[in-house]
Amino acid sequence: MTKRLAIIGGSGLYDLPGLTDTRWVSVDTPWGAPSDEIFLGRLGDAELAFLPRHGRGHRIPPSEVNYRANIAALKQLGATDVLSCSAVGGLRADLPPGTFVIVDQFIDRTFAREKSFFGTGCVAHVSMADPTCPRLGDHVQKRLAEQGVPHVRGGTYLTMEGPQFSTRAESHLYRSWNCSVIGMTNMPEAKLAREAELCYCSVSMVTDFDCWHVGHDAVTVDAIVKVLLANAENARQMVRGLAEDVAHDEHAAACRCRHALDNAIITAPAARDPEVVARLQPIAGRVLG
Ligand SMILES: CSC[C@H]1O[C@H](OP(=O)(O)O)[C@H](O)[C@@H]1O
Ligand SMILES: Nc1ncnc2[nH]cnc12
Repeated sequence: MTKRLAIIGGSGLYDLPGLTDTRWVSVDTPWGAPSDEIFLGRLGDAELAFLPRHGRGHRIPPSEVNYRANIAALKQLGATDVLSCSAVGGLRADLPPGTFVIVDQFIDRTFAREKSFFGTGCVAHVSMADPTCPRLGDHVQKRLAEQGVPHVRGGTYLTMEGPQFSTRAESHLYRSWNCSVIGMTNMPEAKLAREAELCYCSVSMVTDFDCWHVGHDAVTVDAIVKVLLANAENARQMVRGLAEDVAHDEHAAACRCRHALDNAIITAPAARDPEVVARLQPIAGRVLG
């Protein structure tokens, strides 16, 4: 199977220069339009797809990103692996701005977003016990180490609804829950990637200390953007190596992420709504037939 690495670029990461055979393609999905056109290209023999999560120019706030359309569009374009890049606030003293966290857990505090491709007419429950792909995480970790980017393997990403940053009481609460970083976008993105049987890895790039930290008592976009630019350059460089790794990874086909739907659909075949089943083809065609 051809392997295609998809990159979801967060705040500050709106393009991916240095590819060949490039084009922006418009993709429609049964869940509507993704955040923007998708940038396709190659690096050596590796195929890449890049989608700016908030659209070029950062037009779309976190609550209005069409996460279902974004994941469906990447899947429809043949993506097998998704690297999600995000700006986050650090909730621990040992995660200062500039640190990259390869997160492996999430707490979902969002409440105003569509969170599943499935629903009435075809119900599914996938496991989210291990929401990220350890194989993809290994590749990312290796590349960050080679680049000398300060990074941490493992951590919990608290997803808040936003768009306002957290209150100080909330920030302390999330610290008491042992969360590592805070952001507004990785949920439901990670849940939907799992439903779509995509390998998903989130690289969370710390831009600030959120408001719990003495001496950094107010988060501002201005301060975040300054750190974002350096983080984004490190991310771009990491992606270039990662694309090669993904293209040549012989263990990918055996990854558990790619079988997330094996025992997930509970609606009896005779009770399934044919229209819903037809709409689900790009996501669940492998198991729905
Ligand atoms: C620019 S600061 C707040 C903004 O940045 C993060 O977005 P992303 O995860 O797409 O990098 C955060 O979640 C907020 O949406
Ligand atoms: N402190 C913070 N809270 C939520 N999202 C963020 N993105 C970057 N910094 C953040």
